[in-house]
Amino acid sequence: MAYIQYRPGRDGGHRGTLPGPGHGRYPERPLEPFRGIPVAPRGAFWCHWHFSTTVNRGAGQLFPVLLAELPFVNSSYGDREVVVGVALFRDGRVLAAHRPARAGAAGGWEFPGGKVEQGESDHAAAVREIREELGVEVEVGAALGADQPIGDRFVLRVYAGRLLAGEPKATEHSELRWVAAEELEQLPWLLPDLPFLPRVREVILTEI
Ligand SMILES: Nc1nc2c([nH]c(=O)n2[C@H]2C[C@H](O)[C@@H](COP(=O)(O)OP(=O)(O)OP(=O)(O)O)O2)c(=O)[nH]1
Repeated sequence: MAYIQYRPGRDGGHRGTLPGPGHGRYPERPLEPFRGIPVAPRGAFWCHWHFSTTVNRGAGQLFPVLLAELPFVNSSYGDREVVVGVALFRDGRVLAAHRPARAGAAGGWEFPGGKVEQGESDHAAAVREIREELGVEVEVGAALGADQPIGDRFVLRVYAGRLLAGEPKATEHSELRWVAAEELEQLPWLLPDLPFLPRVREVILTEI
């Protein structure tokens, strides 16, 4: 049985996702049926196969994973602030950035990005943060999985992206590394990033 989860997107479009095994569970919020396809029962598994009923604006040049311009994001952490990370793909690799340990915060590998400001869209925040942190222009596409909690105030949302202009330089990170699929899971990532790695690996292997 195929289920679809469907609700209005932040930009006025509508987002949906079809379920698949092993990626998460539907949140505890009311869901609406979409074009006759039944709504998933609460607790049903979902996967991150995205589609968008809105017209892609500017994302049409991207590889298939990025075609959903502002995808539905499955989150049961609606009251939390969002940190966006961008998985930048190039030539069969993804860009990982090393966050140095600071007082009270562990260091580790992460996807460059940062906090979404009030009134800002995820995509705008992602583009701004990448410009600030890496000095490059990027195109941002689909989310690569469900939101992951960071402590008790934030969630991490990771989007696929690709470089449009410039070569990334570390201004806030201690190191940048273009990582191949086989190296991906060997790096000591920040814990909230780990659930995104299987999808990142899949994109590297199948969609670039
Ligand atoms: N950017 C980013 N942050 C992550 C990832 N994984 C993860 O746990 N985090 C955590 C680390 C930080 O506690 C928090 C992001 O904060 P940040 O310091 O990058 O945000 P920001 O650039 O807006 O910084 P600030 O102005 O608030 O200091 O999210 C990730 O993949 N990317």
